[in-house]
Amino acid sequence: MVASTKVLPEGAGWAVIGGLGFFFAGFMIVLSFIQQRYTNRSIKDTDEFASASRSVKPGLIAAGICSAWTWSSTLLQSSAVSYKFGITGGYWYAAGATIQILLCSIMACQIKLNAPFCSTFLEVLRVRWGKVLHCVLLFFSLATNLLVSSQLVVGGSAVASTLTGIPIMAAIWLIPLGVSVYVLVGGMRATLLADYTHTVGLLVIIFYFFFKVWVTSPEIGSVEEMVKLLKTSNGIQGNAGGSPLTFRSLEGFIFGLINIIGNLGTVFCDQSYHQRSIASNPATAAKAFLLGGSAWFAIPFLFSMTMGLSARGLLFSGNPLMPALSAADVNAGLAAPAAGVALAGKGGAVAMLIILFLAVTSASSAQQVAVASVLTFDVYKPYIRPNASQREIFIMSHVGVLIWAIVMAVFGTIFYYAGISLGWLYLAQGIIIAPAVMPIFCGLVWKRTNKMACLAGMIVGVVCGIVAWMVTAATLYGEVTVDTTGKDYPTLAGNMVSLGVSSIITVAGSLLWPEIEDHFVLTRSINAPVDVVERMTANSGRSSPGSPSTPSAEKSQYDSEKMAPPTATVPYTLETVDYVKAAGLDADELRRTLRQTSWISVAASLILCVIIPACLASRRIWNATGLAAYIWIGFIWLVWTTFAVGILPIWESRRELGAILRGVGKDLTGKNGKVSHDADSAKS
Ligand SMILES: NC(N)=O
Repeated sequence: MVASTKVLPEGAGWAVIGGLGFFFAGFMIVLSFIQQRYTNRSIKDTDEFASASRSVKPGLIAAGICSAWTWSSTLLQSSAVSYKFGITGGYWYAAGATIQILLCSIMACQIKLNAPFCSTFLEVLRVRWGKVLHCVLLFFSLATNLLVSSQLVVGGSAVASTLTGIPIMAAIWLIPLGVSVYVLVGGMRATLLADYTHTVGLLVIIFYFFFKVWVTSPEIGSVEEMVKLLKTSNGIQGNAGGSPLTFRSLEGFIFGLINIIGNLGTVFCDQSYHQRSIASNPATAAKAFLLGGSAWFAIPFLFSMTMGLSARGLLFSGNPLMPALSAADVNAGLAAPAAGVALAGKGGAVAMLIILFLAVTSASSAQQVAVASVLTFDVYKPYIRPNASQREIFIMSHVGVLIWAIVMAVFGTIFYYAGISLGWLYLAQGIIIAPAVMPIFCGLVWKRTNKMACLAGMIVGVVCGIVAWMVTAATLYGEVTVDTTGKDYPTLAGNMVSLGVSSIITVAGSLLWPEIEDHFVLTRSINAPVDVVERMTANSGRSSPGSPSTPSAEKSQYDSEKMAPPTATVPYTLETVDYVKAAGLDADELRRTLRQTSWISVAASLILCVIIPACLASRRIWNATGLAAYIWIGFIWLVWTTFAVGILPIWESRRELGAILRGVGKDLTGKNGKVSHDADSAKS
């Protein structure tokens, strides 16, 4: 990008990337001290470090989902597609990446029902299907984390370096290592609290840019002026009339399809989101995902409409304040920062730098905690030290954070030198990871899923997807290069084939050769506390329908099923459903929630991805009134986001906050405000 975008001194880059990193590390230390002293959750406990003791309320989980799901791409790539395709780009980005979070609520219910004590989703599938499938799924899961983490580092460092001139290598290494410091200090709960503060900061900056662009800026300042500027930029290939003010956009629609497929992979295969369902209070896990998904939509939607359209309008109308943008700059995600600088000078650059830093660090922390859990519970414990002590597990979960921080920096460096941009990674990710989507979803929610169909689906899917990607690039453009493989049709072909082939094999194979045993009976005991396992084992011979320890509805369902003989160490009996009760859950209630959640998430997905786009395309080219309605609905949605992930978490934690304040008050007045962890655990 032209030098005119480097409006901040290099010191500002070091201050934000180094300084804010240390600030958040200090903030974590304070939070962890408060948690240890004034609450009954000890940060020295592994379950607390990895899963926040499975007790977090829906507002805070929703804030955590929003911040884990807000990557550098969420701000940069969404603005780039609004810049390229007009009003349709940001909508497809937002809608095409919201539905996965809504659908995740189904898996959240099922995980609580079928493996209430698990630490990772992969653990459930290992117990269900054994080592071979587990290792293949582990590959897809870590590949997802690698692709997402690399995007965070590549996008964040490109913007920091462009705006401040900080050496890009310094940004690539400092971002993940700085985050690892605060994750190591705080663990999952403190990470969720930092996520909350990051999300609030992010929302404040989106509101700032919204009012700047649509209300106060002398360069734009109103919807009418934006429409006037955008009319100078007609000529988009595949759009009705070449206009950016239309929903009839072929390339926008192609991007929408690629976006839906890629993001199915990045949610379903990434432990970060399953980790939030595991960390959540069992009764409200599904609600947290519905809340988080609905809240997240407005973030890329409104930000990209504001920054992407501004960049296009200002550039094509020849505004002298707007830095020039090459196609490579747009692919690197630099349309939004350029618009920020044009509209608000140094203030805009600082706001862009901070919003990017908040997005990148909170999503990176989610990646590091998630991978640390996978390395601990899916590599170290099953394959390296099966008899590891609690202390060894605790140490490994911390070492895992550091390992992933280094991997992030190494791959950030590799992608930088290979010339691979944020846009390329975003479009290509689904080709590699989408084959695992259907096997993971079915494996977690459908007891008839056939293991061999999943294995075949994943392997055949990824091979066919890569072949389709390469062959399309070679056929259409005559060569296979980074440039041709990043174009629309090759990435579309690869994504569709990867997901389609694997889904067909998984579903058809499972319908033709359905699993007979209900393996969820085995997964319910994963990581169950020793006393619960002993009680269940002692009860294993007792299977009378009137047993007081088993809910009647559970019994009738299990009575009606033909059960195979035991196949694993946990007895295959009616009483295994008691694990669900032992985790403090009511299985009947959870099934009711599951039914409601499934309906809501499927209906919302259809509305977002079919009905609304069809309605929006009914008018060929929009006028200022249509754009005004679109933008202000987005604004109202962002107000809802602020309520759901900004105000609700404070409201639902008011008692805990009160208790903390009372403890601090006691300490300040010379009494002892410390909570005894022993006493509390004994009580519970
Ligand atoms: N999380 C995404 N896809 O922005």
